[in-house]
Amino acid sequence: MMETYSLAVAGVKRKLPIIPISNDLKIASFVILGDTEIVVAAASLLAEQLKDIDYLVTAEAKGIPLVHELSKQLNMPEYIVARKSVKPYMDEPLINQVVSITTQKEQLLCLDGKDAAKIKGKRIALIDDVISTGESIRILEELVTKAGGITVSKAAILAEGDAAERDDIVYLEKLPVF
Ligand SMILES: O=P(O)(O)OC[C@H]1O[C@H](OP(=O)(O)OP(=O)(O)O)[C@H](O)[C@@H]1O
Ligand SMILES: Nc1ncnc2[nH]cnc12
Repeated sequence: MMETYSLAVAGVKRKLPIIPISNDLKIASFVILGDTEIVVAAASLLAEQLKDIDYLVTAEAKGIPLVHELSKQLNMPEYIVARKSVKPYMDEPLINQVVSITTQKEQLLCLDGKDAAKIKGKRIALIDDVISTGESIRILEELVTKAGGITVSKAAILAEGDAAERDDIVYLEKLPVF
């Protein structure tokens, strides 16, 4: 039978499958895509901790439902998504490389120049579903800084492994690695 980890977050319980990501490391797979209940519940707790923010910024893909729900709950009319590839409809994108804990190959994070212009001089909250090695949020912050935005908060539903020791992030629950 598949090994699972019992997660309780924002009053919601899930059994996360434990999956190997390398020879000596397993993670409890936390996929919020399609999970409206957990996204809405987590967003309402995180929203309380996000004050005086001009723009919410996330990275494709699993951060998107969370940032969408947060923007609704915070009455913010828009949010910004850094994509994992350059799209033909982007103007002068800012591009960085990123290696997250689940990355099997090199990934990019790309911020459309139109979005970069919006966040210049603005107070930014970086949002993700999980912070693990911290690389995704670090690269996202670099993009925001290149665009002239000021990162004032970094928030996630879960802090995985060593990320739970960080004091520069807001999160709701810890997630162990195995
Ligand atoms: O702190 P890190 O080690 O960088 O890990 C956290 C990142 O990893 C996951 O994304 P993933 O790379 O799996 O991409 P996805 O959202 O496109 O599935 C997650 O959504 C975070 O963005
Ligand atoms: N536990 C996890 N599940 C899914 N994606 C992740 N990215 C980083 N940690 C993760």
